Amino acid sequence: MEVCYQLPVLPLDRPVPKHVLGRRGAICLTSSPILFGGPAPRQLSKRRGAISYDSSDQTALYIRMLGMSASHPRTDAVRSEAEQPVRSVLSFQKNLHSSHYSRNHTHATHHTLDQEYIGQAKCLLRKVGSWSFDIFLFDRLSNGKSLVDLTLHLFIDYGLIKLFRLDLLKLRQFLVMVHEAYRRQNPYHNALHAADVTQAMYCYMQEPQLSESLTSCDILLGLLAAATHDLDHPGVNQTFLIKTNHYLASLYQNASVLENHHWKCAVSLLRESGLLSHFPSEDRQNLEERLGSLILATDISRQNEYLSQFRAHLDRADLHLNNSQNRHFILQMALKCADICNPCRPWHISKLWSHKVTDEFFSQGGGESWFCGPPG
Ligand SMILES: Nc1ncnc2c1ncn2[C@@H]1O[C@@H]2COP(=O)(O)O[C@H]2[C@H]1O
Ligand SMILES: [Zn+2]
Repeated sequence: MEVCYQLPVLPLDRPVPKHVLGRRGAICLTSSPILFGGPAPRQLSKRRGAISYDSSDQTALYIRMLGMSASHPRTDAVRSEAEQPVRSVLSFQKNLHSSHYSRNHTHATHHTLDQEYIGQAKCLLRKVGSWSFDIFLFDRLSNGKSLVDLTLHLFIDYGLIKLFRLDLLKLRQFLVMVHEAYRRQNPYHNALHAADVTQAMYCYMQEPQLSESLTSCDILLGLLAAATHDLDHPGVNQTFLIKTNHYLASLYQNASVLENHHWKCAVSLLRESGLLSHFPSEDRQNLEERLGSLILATDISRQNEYLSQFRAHLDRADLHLNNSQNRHFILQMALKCADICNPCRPWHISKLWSHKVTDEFFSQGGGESWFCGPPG
C-alpha cells in the first residue's frame, strides 16, 4: 500500500454514478486532494478489492491507478485524456483489461467500469448511417474497439448472423483478431481507419438503389472487405517496400503487394476463426475469391483502370444491378470510395484524418531523424 499516494492521478470532470462507486475493481476514487501528498489514506491501505473509494463521494475529482509503479511515465494517451475528459474513464478500462482483446476474453465489456460509456456508444450507433458519424468519438466510447463493435452491430442489424447461421462467438472472436491484426502504432493505417471505411461502406450500401438490389451475400462481402482491407498494413507504401527489397514485394512480384497481403491475412483469419467453416467448401472458396477481388481493387496505383472501366460502363449505360458481376463491380467502386472518402467528411473529422495520414507519410520518410542527419 505504500505506493498509493505516489500513483498517477487523472482528473475526472464528471459525477461518478453510484453503480460505479459501488464496484470494486482496480481503481481508487476520491475527491480528497489530501491523498496526493499526505499520508496513505485509511481507505486505501485497508482496501480488500482493487477499488477504493470514499463512499460519501458522489463527485469524485480524482482517479488514481493502483498497481502501476510510481515512476510509470505518463503516456501520450493518458496525457490526451486530460484534454479530452470523455476518455478518462475509458482509459481505466484499458488498464483494467490490459489483455482486453485476448481471444479468450468474450465477456469483458459486461464487467468493466464504464457501462455508461457503452450505453453512449450504443446510442451513437443509432446514427451509424449518417455521413457525419464521428468515428473518433465512437472509438473513444467503445474503448478503442470501434472496428469490433461497429462491424458486429452492422452484422446484427442486417440479420447476417441468422441468415448465414453464423456463430456469434466466432464472429466476435474473428473481429477481435481482425482488430489485433491492424498495427496500432500506424498513425493512419490502423483499426480505426478500417472502422471508418466500414462505416462509409455501410453508408454507400444504404443508398436506395443499392440497398434494393444487394443480396445478403453482397452485404456480407462488402462489410468483410471493408473491415479487413488493410490488415497488417506496415505503415509504408508499396514503392517503399519494393525499394527496400521487402520480402512482401518479392513474394507478390511487386504487384499489388500490400493488397495481396491484406487479402491473404483476411483469408487466414477467416479460416483460423472457423467463422465460415459450416459453409460448403465451394461457397467458401468463392467468397474468399470475391473478397480478394474487392480488396485488390483498393490498390490506388490501379485507380485509372477502375475509373476508365466505370466511365465506359456509364457511357454505355450498361450497369444493371440485377447482374451479379455488375453488382460486384459497384461494390469494388464503393470500397474504393470508402477507402479515400475521409477528405469528404465534415471538416472537424476530415482534418484529423489529414493529420494522421501526413504523420504516416512523415514517418515513412524517416520522421524526425531524417532532419537530424545520419546517427553519429
Ligand atoms: N486525407 C488524405 N490526404 C492525403 N492522402 C490521403 C488522405 N487519405 C488517404 N490518403 C492516401 O490515399 C491512399 C489510398 O490508398 P492507401 O490506403 O494505400 O494510402 C492512402 C493514402 O496514401
Ligand atoms: Zn485503406
